This record gives sequence, structure tokens and C-alpha cells, in this order.
Amino acid sequence: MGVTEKVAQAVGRAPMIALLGNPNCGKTALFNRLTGARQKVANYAGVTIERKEGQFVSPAGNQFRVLDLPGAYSLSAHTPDEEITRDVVAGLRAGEGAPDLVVCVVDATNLRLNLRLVLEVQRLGLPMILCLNMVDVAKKRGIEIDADKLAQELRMTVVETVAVQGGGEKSLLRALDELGPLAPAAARPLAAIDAVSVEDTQREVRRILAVVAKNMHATDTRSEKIDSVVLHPVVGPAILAVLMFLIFQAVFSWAEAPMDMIEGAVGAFGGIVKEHMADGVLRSLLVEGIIAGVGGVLVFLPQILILFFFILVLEDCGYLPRAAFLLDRLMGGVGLSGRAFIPLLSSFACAIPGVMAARTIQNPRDRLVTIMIAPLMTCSARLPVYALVIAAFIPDRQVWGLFNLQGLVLFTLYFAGIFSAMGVAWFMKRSLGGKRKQPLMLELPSYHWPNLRNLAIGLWERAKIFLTRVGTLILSLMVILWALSSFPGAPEGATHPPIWYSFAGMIGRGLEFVFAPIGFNWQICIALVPGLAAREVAVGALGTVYALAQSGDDVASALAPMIASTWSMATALSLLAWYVFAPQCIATLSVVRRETGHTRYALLMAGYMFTLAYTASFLTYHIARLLGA
Ligand SMILES: Nc1nc2c(ncn2[C@@H]2O[C@H](COP(=O)(O)OP(=O)(O)OP(=O)(O)O)[C@@H](O)[C@H]2O)c(=O)[nH]1
Ligand SMILES: [Mg+2]
Repeated sequence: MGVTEKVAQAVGRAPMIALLGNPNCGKTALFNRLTGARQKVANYAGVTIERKEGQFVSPAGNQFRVLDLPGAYSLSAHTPDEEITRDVVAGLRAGEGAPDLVVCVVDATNLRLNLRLVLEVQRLGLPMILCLNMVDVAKKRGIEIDADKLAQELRMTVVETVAVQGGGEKSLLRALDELGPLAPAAARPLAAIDAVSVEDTQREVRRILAVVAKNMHATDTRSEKIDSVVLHPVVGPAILAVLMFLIFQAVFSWAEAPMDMIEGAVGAFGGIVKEHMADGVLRSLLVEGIIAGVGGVLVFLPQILILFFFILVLEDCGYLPRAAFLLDRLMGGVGLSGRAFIPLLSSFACAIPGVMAARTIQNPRDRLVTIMIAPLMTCSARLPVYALVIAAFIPDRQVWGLFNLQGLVLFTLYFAGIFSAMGVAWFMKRSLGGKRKQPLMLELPSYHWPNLRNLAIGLWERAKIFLTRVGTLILSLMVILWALSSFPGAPEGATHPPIWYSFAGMIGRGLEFVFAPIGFNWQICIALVPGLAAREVAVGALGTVYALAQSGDDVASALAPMIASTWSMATALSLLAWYVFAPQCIATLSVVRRETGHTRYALLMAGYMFTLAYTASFLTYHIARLLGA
């Protein structure tokens, strides 16, 4: 037996710990600290929506497996993510028993709410440890909790932790080592939870608090002060708008220097390869296929990272639920709940986590509508397409001495997506009918400074996702596209560049028939096809198509000036409009199918987005032409 197999076997027998608790109490931060994992941690409820498993070895050398779970207010689940938690803890998951130990994580600054869940879980009869987390914040605020008394009252081990500090998990590790071997446990049936009424549980919580805690009501005055401005009915929305606006400005202005650097490096690399390799198929694959294609996408890394820098800061400081609160009325106007805000915001990264985050929405109709409009939020894969076309067609100048015109156009495109989403939601809500809007129940967490380590990890993870995508999916698509664009080659006496006669050229020219009315030429049509697999590939594909379409031995010049000289402004605007709606990428459609459980919703989504995209591009193209663009 190899070493890895032995370890795997030992891990297989290791006791399973489940981290359970209310949303936003620090379970994932603790999970990461224990296991060294890098699961997402952020300051709002509903960050974790899946069961994640990890493992670690305690200082005494004991092996443990550990589960991070979605937060839950109670075990009588109301949302799909809470169901996951309930099923795991109650041992209802297929092929999986109840955990050997439940570590109930509670937010020490919000014990009143958190203890209810603790009492509920206790009734399942599983071995338990209570982890009093965020004691740093509680102490600062003057909240005093007597951990020993709490342990006596609850008849379980209570430890204090600070999940965001190095070593903040030590007391938990110590307690785990002191436990001794855990007997195999079976959870009592869930019905045991309902044996005690909610009122009795509340009474018990009050009784315990009176014994163990002092100054429980110490409020977070700093957050209250900030909120009096941030949630102000007039000032609040203004701050939100300015914030969003500044972000898009920064995406353009800050990214310029690093983008130039990457572009320069890619160009130089292409030049070197071209110089040192004999002309032929391999050189064409490297220069026109891989360097022009993949390099064309790589250039957008800085812009993506800048966008995520802001999103991560806002996520970690606790602003997001406030934004949801501010937008609740606006979203309520179209029948969406403020709860949809966070799934929709996640969709700016990619629609897939957004669609999945809709699990935190209780009402099935609200959830469906949120899923259906999630892809209208501009995902980061569309940013390269926007950025390319904007850089080529929109002059880089100041408007009213204040705004950068390119940033302004980008801002408009993002908003076009948001407004259309609201329109579609309104329409769907009307056709689906259903109950009137439910009040938004959303916890507003305390503000805190973003954790720099988290921020760095978050950005690094983003960069890794992007680079992996570029190095795998995009690279392989580019190679396929290059092959399709290079063969079978031009016939004798050809008047067009060889790509025109290639398989890709044939596809492009075939599709041009459909897309000519919205101003797309055959080169764009070719790029649309691999764009279905990953939208940013459209940019790489244009890079390859134009590099191959160049005549003679010209060194492939940068893509932006090339399209600027060959497309009309109307075509450029039409392509931007197309990508506001960009008929779904295939990965998103399959997640929609999985999350809704129906193929028809995926088809409906593809259909409605295609219709919207075509209509928007048609109108944009023809209006722009009328205006002389
Ligand atoms: N000051 C302080 N902040 C903490 C502590 N533990 C977690 N946090 C912060 O609290 C927020 C929530 O942490 P998460 O680990 O995402 O919480 P969670 O319980 O996994 O939340 P859900 O997945 O939404 O249920 C983050 O902003 C953390 O940085 C702690 O002990 N002290
Ligand atoms: Mg979590």
C-alpha cells in the first residue's frame, strides 16, 4: 500500500466534524484556518451555499475530517441551502451518516439569535462543542460572556475563537484533542427538534443569557453611525451610484499601464517567434493561433482584477447587504426581493455562482426569476469584449472635464444589462403571477475593515481562475479555431485571404446571412461560435481571425486598431449591444438546468436572450446608421 493510500485510509476513518451555525458567524473562516483551504469568506449572510469537505491533523496528531456548511437560522429549513445543512447534520444525505461531532459556531456579538440554533441542534443528541467566535469584536464592544458558565448551562464544551487571527483556532484544537475517541453517533430524528416549542426555546435562551452574559445589548455604535449616512433615503442611493461609477472609471484608467505592458510583452514574444521560426503551419499555429488568440484575452487580466478588487472590498467590509437594502424598493417595484441582490451581484463575476447563490431565496418564484435574469448581469467574461470594442471605437477623452468617456460607456453597458434584467423580471413576475412581495429580512452585519489577507487571496483566486481558463479552455478553443481557420487553404488564384476559404470562413459566411441585418461581418460571425463556450474567446477568436486574414508577411498588429479601421461605428455598437444580452454560454445553461431541475428553463433562457440580443443589436445598428455612424 502506498503512502497516499495509507493516508487516504486513515482519513477515511477519521472522525467527521460538521461546522454549523447561523449565517455570517465565521464558519468558513474557521474552516479555512483549520484546513488551510481558501474557501470564500465575506461579510454577509449566505456566502457558503454548498457542503465543503476538508481535513486536518490536530497538534496531538489526531486526524479529523471537517465539513463547512451553509449558514442556517434553524434546522427547519426554508431555503435550498439550509436544506443542505439540515440534511448533513441529521444524517439524511444518501451514503453519509450523521457527523461524529457538531461544532456549533456562534457569533459572540449576537448570542441571542445564535443560541436558538444551538438548542435546536442539541436536541439531535449528537456530540457537540460550542465555538464562541468573534470574541475579539465582542470584547471590544464590552460584551462579557462567561464561557465556563455557558458550558455548565449547555452541558457541553465551550471554546472561544477568533477565526480571522493566526492561532485564533487553538482553543478549539485543544478541545478536540481532549475529547478522546468518539463513539459512532446517530442523530435523533428531526422531529425531536419540534418537541420543544419556539416560545419555550426563546425562554430558555433568555434564561441562559441572564446567567452567562453581561452587557449583551452593547450595540455597535460605529456601524450605526455609518449606517445613518449609508442608509439615508437620499444620501444612501447617491453614495451607491457614485461608488459604482467610480469603479467603472477605475477599471479603465488604472488598467491602462499594466495592460500596455502585457500587450507589449505578447507582441514582442510573437515577434521573436516569427523571427526565429521558418514560415509554415507550426509558426502560424503559434503566432496567429495561440499568441494572437490567447494573448488577446490575457491582456484583460488587469481590468478583471481591478473590478474584483472593488467587489471584494465591498463584500468584506459589510456594504453589500446595505446595497441590497437600498435597492430593495427598486427591486420590489419589479417584483424581485432584495434577497436577489447578492445572487445578482455574484453574477457580475460569472452567472454560474450567481445562479447557485439563488439557493438562498426562499420563495420558489422569486428564485426562478432571479435565476432567469442572472446572466443579464455583465459577467467578467464579457468585460474583454466590451473593453476591446470600447478601446477601438470610443475616444479616450474627458467629458465635462470629469469623466473618462470610455469608462462612461462601460458604465452604460453594465447598466443596460441591469435595466433589462429589471424589465425581464417585471415581465416574468407578471406572467408567473404569485403572491405580493415579501418583506426583506436581511441581517446587516457590523462594518469592519477588509481583511488584507482575504483580499489578497480573493484576488489571487480570481487571477488563478482566469489564467486557468486562458491556459485550458481558451487555449484549446483557439487551437481548434486556428485549425478550422487555416484549412483547407486557399485555392489557385484566390482573391481573398486563405481564411475566407477555410472551414471557419465557410461557417462565418453561412452565419453572415443571419447576422448581416445587425451589421456583423463574417469575421465576427466566426468569433460568435466559440464565444458560446466562453465569451471572452470571442476576443481571442477575433485576434486569430484578423491575424490570419492579414495579407502577406505583416507582423500581426494589435487587434483594436485593426477592427477600428475595418468596422463601422454602427457595427461596433451593435456588437456591444449583442453582448449586453449575449445568448447564454453553455456552462450557464447547464447549471440553470441543474438548479431548476428542468431543461425547459434553460431553453427558455437561451431563447429569450437570443431574441433580446438580436432585437437590441438590430435597433442599435439601424439607429446608428441613420445617425450616420
Ligand atoms: N473580527 C472577526 N471577524 C471574523 C471572525 N470570524 C469571521 N469573521 C469575519 O466575519 C465575516 C463572515 O465570515 P464567514 O467565515 O464568511 O462566515 P460564515 O459563517 O461562513 O458565513 P455563511 O457562509 O454566509 O454562512 C467575514 O467578514 C470574516 O472576515 C472573528 O473571529 N473575528
Ligand atoms: Mg461560509
